[in-house]
Amino acid sequence: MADTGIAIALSGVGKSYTLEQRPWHRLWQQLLGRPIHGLQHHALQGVNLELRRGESLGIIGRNGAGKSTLLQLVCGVLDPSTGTRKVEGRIAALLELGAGFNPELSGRENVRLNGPLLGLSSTEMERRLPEIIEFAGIGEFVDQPVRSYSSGMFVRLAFAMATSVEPDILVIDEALSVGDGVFARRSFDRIMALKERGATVLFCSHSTYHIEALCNRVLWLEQGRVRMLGAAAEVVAAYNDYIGGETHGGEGNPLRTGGVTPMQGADEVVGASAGVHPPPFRPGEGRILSLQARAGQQVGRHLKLHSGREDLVLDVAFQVDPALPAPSVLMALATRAGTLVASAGTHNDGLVLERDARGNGRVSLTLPKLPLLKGEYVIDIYLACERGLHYYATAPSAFELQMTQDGLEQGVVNLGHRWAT
Ligand SMILES: Nc1ncnc2c1ncn2[C@@H]1O[C@H](COP(=O)(O)OP(=O)(O)OP(=O)(O)O)[C@@H](O)[C@H]1O
Repeated sequence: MADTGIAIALSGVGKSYTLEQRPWHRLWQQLLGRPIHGLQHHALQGVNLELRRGESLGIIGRNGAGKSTLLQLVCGVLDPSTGTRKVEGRIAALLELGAGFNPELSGRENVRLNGPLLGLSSTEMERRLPEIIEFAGIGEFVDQPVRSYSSGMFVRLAFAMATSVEPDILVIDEALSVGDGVFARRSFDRIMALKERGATVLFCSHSTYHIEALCNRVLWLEQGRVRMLGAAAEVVAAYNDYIGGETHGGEGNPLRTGGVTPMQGADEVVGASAGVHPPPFRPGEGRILSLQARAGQQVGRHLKLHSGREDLVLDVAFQVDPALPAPSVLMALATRAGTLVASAGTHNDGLVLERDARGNGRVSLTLPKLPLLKGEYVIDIYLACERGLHYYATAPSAFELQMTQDGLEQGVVNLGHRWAT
């Protein structure tokens, strides 16, 4: 094929499944007085897409919209029912890591067996094996049956293998890192390095924050069809509007919920109460040590404030592995119902957080004369990497605010304003 610079081309691609007969189908058939054939479920319909080499495409949509189906079609795990698919180059698929492993075989044997699936000859696979084993960091276990692996070891080996191929195309379903502690950070770094080296990226996530940070274009799927395809900021804004209008507290909230996967950090505040000794600290980790909010005479995590009157100060103490680059701290403020009102991040504001030799640091965020209107609000705090993408620790609803006001203004914020006649 002539070099067109196109990495992925989908034309009229669809995927449908024949549904099983259900009891209500029999009832339906009785009512109709004839059998019903070929009940089809269209997971994906009429998708047209061209992705150039080095482009990053984000895929968003509600549960069941067809995102995973699209990724699987690109990776060749599924074949389209209609349309054509052209994919140029080697793919690293970070989908169901290790799904094809045979539990009775050793890690080494499993990796060898996967060579052809990764497009590697046996000699090439043999050459890469030491690096894969080294990256996975599973030591002697590599010669044990994988059924004896912890889930962490399993995912580490599968990730090391999937990303060992210097892929032209990287397909990521939700998680930007896998495993925990030091491996989570290493896997995140590897994903970023592959992207920076020019891999074409297909990234599906419920976190529109991550999608917007990483992708230049975004595809929005709705009930298996393309609802919108365009510049990331534009599609994300339209999607958030749409989601915000019909649900609360879920996918539409860029930093909240969607951005946090169970793999991305502990969600409790370590040592937040007096007398609690933090557990031992492992390399590659970061944690939130304490959280405190202040406003006027009040100190704590639950404050009652009057709109526009007090400055709200949030204090965050953290600890990160001193070997890591300076972390970032992010906050997301939402209504109790889950609608995001505002967010801020030290990385975004160009602030480099200082840490002492043990990796301890603190930061305070001041929200002057907090102009929120009456109602209840929650603030989430995140301790993240220097790019604000990989979360070391999360503190959902770290702070709760109850706002009161004098006037009759409606909404969530009292916008500074001036009338003139
Ligand atoms: N093997 C299958 N047989 C029948 N229907 C399927 C099959 N796999 C997926 N589907 C259906 O196809 C639709 C799209 O599924 P898909 O997993 O691609 O959605 P998604 O956008 O990735 O959802 P989520 O965000 O929940 O992961 C869903 O309605 C799902 O139930």
